[in-house]
Amino acid sequence: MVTRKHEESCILIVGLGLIGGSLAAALRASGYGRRDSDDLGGFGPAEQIVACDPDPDEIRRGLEMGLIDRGDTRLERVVDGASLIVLAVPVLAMRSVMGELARYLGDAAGDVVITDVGSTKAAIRDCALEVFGRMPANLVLGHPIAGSEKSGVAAADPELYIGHKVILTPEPDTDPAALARVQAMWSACGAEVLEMGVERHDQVLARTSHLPHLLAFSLVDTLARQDERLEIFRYAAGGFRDFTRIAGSDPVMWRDIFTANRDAVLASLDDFEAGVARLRVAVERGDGDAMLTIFDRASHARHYFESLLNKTSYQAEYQMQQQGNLRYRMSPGGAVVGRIRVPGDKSISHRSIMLGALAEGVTEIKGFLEGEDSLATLQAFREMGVAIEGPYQGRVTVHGVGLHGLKKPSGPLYVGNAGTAMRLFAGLLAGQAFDTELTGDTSLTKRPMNRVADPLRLMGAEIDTAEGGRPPLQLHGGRALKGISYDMPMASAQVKSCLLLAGLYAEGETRVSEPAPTRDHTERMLAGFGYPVHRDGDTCWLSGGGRLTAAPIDVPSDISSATFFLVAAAITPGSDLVLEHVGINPTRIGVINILKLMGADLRLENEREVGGEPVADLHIRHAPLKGIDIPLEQVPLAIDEFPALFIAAANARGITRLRGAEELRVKESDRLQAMADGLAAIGVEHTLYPDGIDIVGGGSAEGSNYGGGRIDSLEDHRIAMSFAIAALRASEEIIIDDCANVATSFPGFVDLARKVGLTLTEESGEEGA
Ligand SMILES: O=C(O)C1=C[C@@H](OP(=O)(O)O)[C@@H](O)[C@H](O)C1
Ligand SMILES: C=C(OP(=O)(O)O)C(=O)O
Repeated sequence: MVTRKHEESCILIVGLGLIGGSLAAALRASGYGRRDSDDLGGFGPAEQIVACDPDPDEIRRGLEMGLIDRGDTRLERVVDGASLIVLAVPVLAMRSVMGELARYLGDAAGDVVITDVGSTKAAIRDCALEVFGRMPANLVLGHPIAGSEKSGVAAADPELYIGHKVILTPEPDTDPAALARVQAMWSACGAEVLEMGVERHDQVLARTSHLPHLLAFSLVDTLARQDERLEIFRYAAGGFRDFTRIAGSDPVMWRDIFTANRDAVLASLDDFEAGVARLRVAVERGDGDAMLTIFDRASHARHYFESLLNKTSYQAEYQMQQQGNLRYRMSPGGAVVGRIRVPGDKSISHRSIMLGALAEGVTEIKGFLEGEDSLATLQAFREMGVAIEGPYQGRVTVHGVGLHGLKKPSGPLYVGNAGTAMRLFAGLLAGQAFDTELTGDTSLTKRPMNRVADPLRLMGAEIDTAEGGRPPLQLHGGRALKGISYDMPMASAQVKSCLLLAGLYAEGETRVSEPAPTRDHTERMLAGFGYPVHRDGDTCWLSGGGRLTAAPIDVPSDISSATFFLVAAAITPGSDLVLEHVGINPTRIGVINILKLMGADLRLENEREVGGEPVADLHIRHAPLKGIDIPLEQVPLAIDEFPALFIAAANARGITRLRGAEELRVKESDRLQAMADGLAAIGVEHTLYPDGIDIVGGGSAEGSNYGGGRIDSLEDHRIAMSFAIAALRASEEIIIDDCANVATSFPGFVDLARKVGLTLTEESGEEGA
């Protein structure tokens, strides 16, 4: 049940149809005015829900259903004593109802709060202006985005608003107390309450609700006319049913909506007709490529939309829907033998789409990581009007629009779990002509963004963050950026890349100095796209105003993903594994250096360069590991690899000490804490420090080095995969909760793990230890 937070003494609902009736039902369900509600604080009859409807049958039904305490067909008989009046009448009836209200309320009008539920707002505001001569401060226009093709109070549903959005469109003169009371009423019904301007509301609704209804009505009508006996509907299956369900909606209500929101509907219909015309040409000409581009974009957009609706990350949505808490159950022991190729590098994949989109010409990408993080980046560019084909088995074609060719997205850009996407986008979007909003999932919403917002502001960008510099980020477009010289307080490739991307749009030079070397994929790829980037010691810089020219990109396998298998082989007796085509960019090979210092038998074979990035096959066999003090300069070069390296340390002889790694605390989880908790769960001795950890290795070359246990991955992909490989040397099962986010960076992890010899089952649901 939803908690009540409002204190209305009497809520009058004018218009007891589906929407008004469901509001009454939802209020009742929250305990409002229920006669049996002593246990809910004894509200009882002192609170009332009253209704007015021209149809006496609806009033009778409302009373019978226990939704209302009183009702009448005449407003004048029920208006007295109402503290909040909800106008739930058809849009075109609004003027006369408001007129009656103005007459009956008289001087009392000021104490009463009035709101409505109409699907269009400008027309209703016009009615109010006409009737009251101004927008009364106590009138708060609103629109619950919920409904059903059913109508009438009989269809009232107490859950209709739960989890749905209610948009309120307050005016500058709206009384904040009235606004708060309307908000409180909807919150009590379980709705998520948002605010928006009237015009924006009408445009958005024209596209997302009115146009689809118009199309559904029109399609069904067209088919029905062609087939007078409606014979055709006997053969209509799922597609028809899904597309046309809403054509069963209330005709009068929809006539009113199209009349009231005429201009916005016509504008959205124009866009739609242009889109259909394009598709028609493609079909006419048998242009398969054009059809694919359109369908592909639409299919991805639909998929992405689903993830927004479900508030899940881009791909995990399917897994979550089907599986709930995805859990890995790892059997102890196993082997690590074979030859595998892990998916493409995440950092390079993000950048390949970004620079491909901003380039002039067509960029062909091979080896693109089809993980949620990089797919979120890809989708964001589609939302900004960039045509992108694929991915098909790692192949993506980006039709670049040039540095100034992006279009304003129609809503916030959602980048899921991806810190890299949000921070790089912040730089790239700060210099655009349009405003944007960047949002992410729960994990990303906790991560610090002032590290990019502060220097971008120095460049002249205007950025708002949520409290404490957290997402969402609002980027105000149309600001002239100027180059700066920036000494980064932390070694972060994301901050560096963000500033270089902003620098493309800035006047003069943008220089970034780093306290320690960090991954340089942005610099390399910019150079590969013909954009001069300079470096001297710890400083790199570029000048704004140039252009990017499309170039092919071959994404190597991700060394961060390879790391789980490197460590798996390093700790498991008898292992012999080759990881093919792994990126060995010098700014990424901390893990190789550290494992070698620990005594790993690791060789680089077949070293070569592919599209500006060095790659090699990594050949690793088991060898006893020893604890080491991790050299400070290796820390930024292995920053994402530490969770897995901690598992290597847990199997080494002696103590491994890490310091200078406070950045681990601001990743997808606080990785120092998450790993320490997990190590504790399986019985590995360790001491946690603000910027690092000491891990006491088990040290035995054979058998187990620790026990089993249950691990909370905190939905952090790298924590989940690290404890998965830990099972190779555990004495008992390791169960890892919340593993769906492994798909952010390493789709196919489970199959590869099984292929080389780990034993794991995937489970779902809430229980199961
Ligand atoms: O630039 C990049 O692609 C990344 C930089 C690193 O983050 P920081 O810049 O925050 O160190 C790393 O942890 C992240 O996975 C990817
Ligand atoms: C930190 C990571 O990624 P991001 O910052 O892009 O979320 C990671 O993949 O380990």
